Amino acid sequence: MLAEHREFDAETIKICAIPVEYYRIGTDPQTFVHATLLLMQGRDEATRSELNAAVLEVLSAALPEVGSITVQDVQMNRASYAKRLAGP
Ligand SMILES: O=C(O)C/C(=C\C=C(/O)C(=O)O)C(=O)O
Repeated sequence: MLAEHREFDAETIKICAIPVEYYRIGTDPQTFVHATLLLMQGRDEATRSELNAAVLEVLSAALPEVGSITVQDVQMNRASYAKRLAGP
């Protein structure tokens, strides 16, 4: 979904899932997914809200049994962002 979104260059998207061994949440069922969308700074709040909502929609559709699904965006500083790709 993000790969097709106008806001992104698909080649720059990285996705990971990190399981949490021990946790407790305040609502039942006791299962959760929290997504953090690391975004290069510069997008306005409406765009960030749209992206978070789109991720929430996809996760909700894929994981209907999960008790809590949340999405936050975190803006990265473009000026200090460092990147290295392997290859020629
Ligand atoms: O530097 C870039 O704009 C591309 C990039 C990451 C981009 C995002 O995270 C973004 O669009 O929010 C990269 O890692 O090369």
